Amino acid sequence: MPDARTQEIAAEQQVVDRVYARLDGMREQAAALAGEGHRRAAAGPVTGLVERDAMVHRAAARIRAVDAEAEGLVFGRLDFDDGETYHIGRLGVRDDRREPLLVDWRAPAAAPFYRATSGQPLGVVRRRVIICRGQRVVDLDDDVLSPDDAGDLRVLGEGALLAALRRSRGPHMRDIVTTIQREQDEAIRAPARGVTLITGGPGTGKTQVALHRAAYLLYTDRGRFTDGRILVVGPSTVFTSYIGRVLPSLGEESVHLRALGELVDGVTATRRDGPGLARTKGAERMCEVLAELAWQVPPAAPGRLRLVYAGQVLTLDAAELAGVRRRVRARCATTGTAPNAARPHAAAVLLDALWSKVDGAHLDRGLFAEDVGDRPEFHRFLREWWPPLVPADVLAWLADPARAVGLPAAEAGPLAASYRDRTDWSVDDVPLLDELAVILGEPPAAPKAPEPEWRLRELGTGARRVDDFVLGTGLREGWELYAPGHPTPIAAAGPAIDNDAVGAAQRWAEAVILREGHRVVGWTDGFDPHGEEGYKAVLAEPLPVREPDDEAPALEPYLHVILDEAQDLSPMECRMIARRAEYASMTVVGDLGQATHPLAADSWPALLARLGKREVRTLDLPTGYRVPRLIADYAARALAPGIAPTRSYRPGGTLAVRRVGDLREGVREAVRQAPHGATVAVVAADDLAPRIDAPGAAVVPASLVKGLEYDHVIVVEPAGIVDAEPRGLSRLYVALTRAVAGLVVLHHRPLPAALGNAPHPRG
Ligand SMILES: Nc1ncnc2c1ncn2[C@@H]1O[C@H](COP(=O)(O)OP(=O)(O)OP(=O)(O)O)[C@@H](O)[C@H]1O
Repeated sequence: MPDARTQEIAAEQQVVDRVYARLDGMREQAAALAGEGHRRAAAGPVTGLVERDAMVHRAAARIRAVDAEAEGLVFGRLDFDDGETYHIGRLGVRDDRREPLLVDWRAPAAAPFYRATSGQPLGVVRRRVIICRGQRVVDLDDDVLSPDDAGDLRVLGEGALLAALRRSRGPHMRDIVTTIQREQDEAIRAPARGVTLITGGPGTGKTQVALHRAAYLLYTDRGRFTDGRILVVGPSTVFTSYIGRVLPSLGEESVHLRALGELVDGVTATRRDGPGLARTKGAERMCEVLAELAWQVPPAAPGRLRLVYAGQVLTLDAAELAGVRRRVRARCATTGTAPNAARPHAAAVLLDALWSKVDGAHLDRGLFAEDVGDRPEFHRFLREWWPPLVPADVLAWLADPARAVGLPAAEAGPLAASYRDRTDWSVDDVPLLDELAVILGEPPAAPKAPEPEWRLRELGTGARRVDDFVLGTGLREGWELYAPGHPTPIAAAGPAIDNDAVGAAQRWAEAVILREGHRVVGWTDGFDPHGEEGYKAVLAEPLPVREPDDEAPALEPYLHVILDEAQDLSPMECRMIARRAEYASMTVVGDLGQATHPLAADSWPALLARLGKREVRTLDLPTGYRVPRLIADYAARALAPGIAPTRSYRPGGTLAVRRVGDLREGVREAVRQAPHGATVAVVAADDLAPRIDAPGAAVVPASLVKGLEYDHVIVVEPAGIVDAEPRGLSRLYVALTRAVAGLVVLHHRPLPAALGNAPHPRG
């Protein structure tokens, strides 16, 4: 006779089996219907059809691929006091009678899973976490919520949370959809509009919240946010590749995830400059330096212009050409013309200057301009003297310190040295390249090659036109998959239906249709906002497939920008992001205690002002889930004054502080002693890291460790990390808060005073 627990697991297994069977059925049905739809569409008039469950089918296919070996689609169950029960998963699924089989975790109906407590049960009597390996239920974890409980729950789903925290760490961050905590859920589900600021110490789940929030926003307003209209920015490419699997595992792939060093197309910068250069390159003053630079004489420009006209030799020497250049710039300043659009002005002012050299009242100014202005040698000169400028070339001119106009010599020298013998850009250069792109303006486009005749013929036949599709099904069911139990925007508006409700409904319908690979082209044919179904037939066409030789489409602006590790952004980095967030609402995520950039803002309002935004709502995450208490308490010794240490939930952990004679030997020994199978990182000051050889461990320079985590962390020579930069102690704090299980501090020099002040464990 199986025990009660085994029976419960078996019952949940049946539910899980039903979900997967339904998905398989839907997939087959969708494939068949899609084939039929194409046949019908190809055969004649507007009679194609679109399978309404295709969106679920596609999401499920992706999720199954990602999660084949990990936790499955179904992970929760809520039992309510009125006897109702439902299951919660990574996406919504209905059975063939359209009854909900699985509620999407982002649906309003799923919120009690992350919110209900004994104090505020929200009608829930039991919350169950279902722990699966692939399609197999392996364990259950129940919270029974009783209003009679004197105390409230400290965390939600404690058993499942502890199991998640104990689980071994892979090379990539995993989602936390099964164990999101209440305050994290509030931050994830905060409204999209305005600016949401999410703060919290190391390991409080800020990055996780940021990523789950992106998935949530897509769910709530897919019509607006789909197709890369959400941008998530992280500090480094190591970081973005570490977190890169989380959104796909939540079924979302359309979010743009970029490191700061990747925000400018064509550049992937991974290296950071030292603090002195970072201060120079990050300061807003660079805007003026670059604005001056953009109008300077290109290094390869000819030094003089010589022409013969009417038997006279006309010459403009370097000083005269410089005067011409100044006049062109002044003329452009009045019209707001960028250097790359200024060549016609340059030609006109050059002709003026040449004319002033002509000797002879009998000659005609107009004829002179026509003749000289048309000459190939004049055009050649102009092309070399006023060439199209690209940001990368112009920034490299700063290798000559004399070109950094307005910068003190003490800064211009090191700046110039950083561009000499340069083989790659640093992350700190990227905002400068971006700023220059704005200052220089687009280079004039090369004239487009004429369409070859064969292609014109082909286009003329209409062979490439796609037939219109009519969407044959109502969308109300689609809405319910996303927001089960909640009325459609039209139903919610009732008789008071207005343009807002119609707009919301249309956006929703567009989102559903888009998921099906179609784009709405008109609402006139059967769109009936008052109708029983909300919508009837909607005219839609398949999304165009881009031809390889099509021009790249114009970039759409981002509508929501999520900034992780925002505390560290320099003024120039903020300008780069503000340009991308001009039309966007924002989620700003960070921890002032981890601010290490020499120009980091000293408060959140100051940072938001740099971004040109004002804070709307702040949510603080108080509990740490990464760093065990023992390590967190030790790390807090390096925390900047005035910042409260994080309360850590994670139990266990080991800490050892060792003085060693030979650091490199000490590191090898510490790596050998690390637990078998653990991920191990050795963190050292940037100048020391390249000299450390640690087989079996990742050696990470302190400047790149932000946002990352490892089971076992060996911090080498803390005094070296502290001495390397003005905010070295905060850098050390970041390094000390990366460990999930064990921290070893190795030092040869005396420890920094902050660490040494109190007794600490030796090992
Ligand atoms: N609710 C949760 N359930 C399970 N694990 C969690 C939860 N919240 C956070 N974690 C885990 O805690 C660790 C830290 O999370 P995360 O990296 O998001 O924190 P952070 O606040 O961004 O840290 P830092 O500021 O140091 O970069 C991760 O391993 C994450 O998976």
